[in-house]
Amino acid sequence: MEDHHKKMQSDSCDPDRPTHPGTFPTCEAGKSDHQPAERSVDFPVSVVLPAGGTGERTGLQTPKQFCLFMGRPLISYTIQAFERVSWIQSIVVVVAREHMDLMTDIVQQFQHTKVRVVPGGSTRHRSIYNGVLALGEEGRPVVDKLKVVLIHDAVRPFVEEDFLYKIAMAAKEQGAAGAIRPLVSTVIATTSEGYLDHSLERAKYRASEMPQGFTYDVIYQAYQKCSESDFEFGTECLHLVLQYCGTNAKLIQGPPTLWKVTYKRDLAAAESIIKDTLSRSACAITGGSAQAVTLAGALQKAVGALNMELAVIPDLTGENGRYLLKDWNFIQVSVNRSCLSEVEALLTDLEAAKQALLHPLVVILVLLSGSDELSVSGRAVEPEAIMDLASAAKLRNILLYGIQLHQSKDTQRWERSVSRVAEITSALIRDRSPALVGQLLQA
Ligand SMILES: Nc1ccn([C@@H]2O[C@H](COP(=O)(O)OP(=O)(O)OP(=O)(O)O)[C@@H](O)[C@H]2O)c(=O)n1
Ligand SMILES: O=P(O)(O)OC[C@@H](O)[C@@H](O)[C@@H](O)CO
Repeated sequence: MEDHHKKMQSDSCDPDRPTHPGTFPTCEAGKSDHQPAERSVDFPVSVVLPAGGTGERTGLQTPKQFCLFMGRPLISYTIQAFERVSWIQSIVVVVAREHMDLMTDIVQQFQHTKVRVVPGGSTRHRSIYNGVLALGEEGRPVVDKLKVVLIHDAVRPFVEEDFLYKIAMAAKEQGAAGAIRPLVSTVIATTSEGYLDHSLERAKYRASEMPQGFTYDVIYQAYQKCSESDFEFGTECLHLVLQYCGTNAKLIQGPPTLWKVTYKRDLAAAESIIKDTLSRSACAITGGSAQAVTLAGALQKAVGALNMELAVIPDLTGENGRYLLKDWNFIQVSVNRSCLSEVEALLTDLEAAKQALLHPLVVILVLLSGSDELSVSGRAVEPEAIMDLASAAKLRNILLYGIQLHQSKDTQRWERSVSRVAEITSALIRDRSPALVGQLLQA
């Protein structure tokens, strides 16, 4: 794990390298496999994402919200998780003054919508309050009784629409709502000498997580009335609205994915989840040829055993065009053809769909050549041609790999080849190794 961290730290959180976003891809962290039913919310919902901290507990120079995962800052995943929710109108991201330019660049580079960037404060409560005030400046009356404000730590990227909806609806009903999770460790009180004073009955307590939701007037009034000590030392918005507005928050148990990136180990956990989200499914394009369909069917079964879903389609026309907007990994199955025109057409489609702007796409050309012949259709497959195409694709954030296998009448040999193609495909999609881009691997 440590090595991984060192690598990630040098790659993504290098203390000496500002994390100004380059032409990095993005992806929807916490993207759920199932698409929740479209929800209708008949009141305005806005979001405040406090991101003004320094992330000291990670031990890194770069604040954790700006650490890169698959080429994209953590905060961009969180923003994406909110902006894809249709009933959320606006998102205020609160960052330290010195990070305002960086944050603005991130919003532009990753084409975020609904987002406004405002300066934070010296503590989390001061940052959140700045965000709440910014919402009040959105041309609506400052105390907008109908508006619900969701407050969510920017370093909790894995939040799903279903749960946001529950919190928003409860906040509208009760004035305040918050996410809770069971405690993992027992809470104890210590004496001033560092000994056990007493322990709390764990079953009676819960961990307060995010998101939290409030009607605008409740959270606004609570911050208007709270003390300097609250601003300086407080960590709980639910406490403020109870103490200063008499509003008792509705508590809703959330999924385990609500955890907050706090320590260095959390960065590795977040990266692993993001990589897993990107690698769960692929789409095999057969061109309709019987041999390609047979191979794709065998591949579908083999990768299924490796926990990957494989859709098999003849092409990307008509209804199948939706795969261009839904998937991140593509397998082009070509039979006995050395030309790369099918791959070039796929790359053009992917570029037009602009998916590669959002995150790195993987395209694997699976070349099925005739039995026992080294070349296809009389000509050797030119590895250089694949490498050239892959170099051009890389500039568009598409990672192109090649796998060649030979038709065999020997069933066992054929099954071994298909199994190897499945393993190589799964590894290429999971690892996205830059070193193998453009290579024609033999299965
Ligand atoms: N002055 C601050 C401090 C924290 N936060 C934000 O509040 C969230 C939760 O806080 P925490 O996990 O404590 O972040 P840091 O304060 O950055 O972490 P540390 O305490 O390790 O420095 C984070 O998104 C953080 O950026 C903020 O907006 N303004
Ligand atoms: O205390 P930290 O600044 O690390 O994190 C903030 C958390 O306290 C907060 O997100 C939840 O407990 C809900 O209030």
